[in-house]
Amino acid sequence: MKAFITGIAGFAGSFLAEHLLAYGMEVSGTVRNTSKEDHIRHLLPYIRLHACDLRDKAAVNNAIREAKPDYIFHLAAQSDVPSSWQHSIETLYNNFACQTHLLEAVRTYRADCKILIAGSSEQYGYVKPDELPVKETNPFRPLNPYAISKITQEHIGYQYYKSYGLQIVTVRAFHHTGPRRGENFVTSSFAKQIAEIESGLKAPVLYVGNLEAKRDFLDVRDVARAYRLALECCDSGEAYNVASGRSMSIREVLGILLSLTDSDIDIQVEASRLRPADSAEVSGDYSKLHSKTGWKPEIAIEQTMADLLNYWRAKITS
Ligand SMILES: Nc1nc2c(ncn2[C@@H]2O[C@H](COP(=O)(O)OP(=O)(O)O[C@H]3O[C@H](CO)[C@@H](O)[C@H](O)[C@@H]3O)[C@@H](O)[C@H]2O)c(=O)[nH]1
Repeated sequence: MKAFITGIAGFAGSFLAEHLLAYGMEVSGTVRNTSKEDHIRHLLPYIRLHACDLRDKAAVNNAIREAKPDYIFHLAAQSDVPSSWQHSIETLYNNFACQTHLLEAVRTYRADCKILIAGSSEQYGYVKPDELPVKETNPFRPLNPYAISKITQEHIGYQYYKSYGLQIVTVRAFHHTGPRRGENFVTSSFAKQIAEIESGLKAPVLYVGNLEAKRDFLDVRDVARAYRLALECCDSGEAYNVASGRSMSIREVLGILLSLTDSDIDIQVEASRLRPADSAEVSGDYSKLHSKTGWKPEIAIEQTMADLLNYWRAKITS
């Protein structure tokens, strides 16, 4: 089987590439900038890269023609919520154009391949307490431009499924983290600050935003497995939550990270880390995915946080 990952050098893309290789697939994918391949440097002998900005229609056509994939995992996107407020039009344009170019290329050159679209729990946005854990049937009440772009991506997928019969599955992934996570996201921001404090690079003050928000945390390696199973076993035209079913506050996750260090650290709220709107609590019901694939999360949050902190410790001292 030939798998093709858009955004293969990204956080989730790199773990998905490892997972698919271990599963015996031939793996290729797109990178925008070939000099920024840190996350997949160790995989370079085993994968094929296509230098391709998905906003460039001709480049996407070439990549799909060359790769001839059986499976496509569409992960590349502008995925940062705070930037989506600052750059709302770019976020919508980027996530819309990249996916449309990809689906047009598939329709023209590879109509029988299966495509997974990476959606997000942010699509649910504001969730009422009696709706938790949310099912796929819950209404979308988006709270930021990124969420709107992900809803749009899901709708484009549905439209191509109905209009042209493309085999498209959408996953709505809940908050996932682990080693290689970008430092703009909450757990990585905290873990990096702790590693910097431990090594004396930073005063012992850890800056935070809204600690009361509750999120459904997953390990990226569990998510990679879910993506592969979803594409192999799930129904086209349908969307599936990838979630743990439980929520935990950001304060609790910070507590886990702090329990892993001997440093004495002060916590300070930094106004720039607060958002115009933030879902108070989100957790997802993953029974629809489980019934099709048998998937359930396996890696405990304590393990994920230990691996993430060790990742930053190694990166800072290297
Ligand atoms: N980034 C950040 N977030 C903080 C901080 N302190 C508290 N938070 C809170 O931590 C939560 C998670 O923020 P992020 O890690 O930035 O991620 P996100 O906005 O939930 O989005 C991520 O998860 C989505 C799926 O749930 C993804 O779709 C999205 O692309 C991204 O990976 C939010 O409620 C945010 O307000 C901080 O210092 N930094």
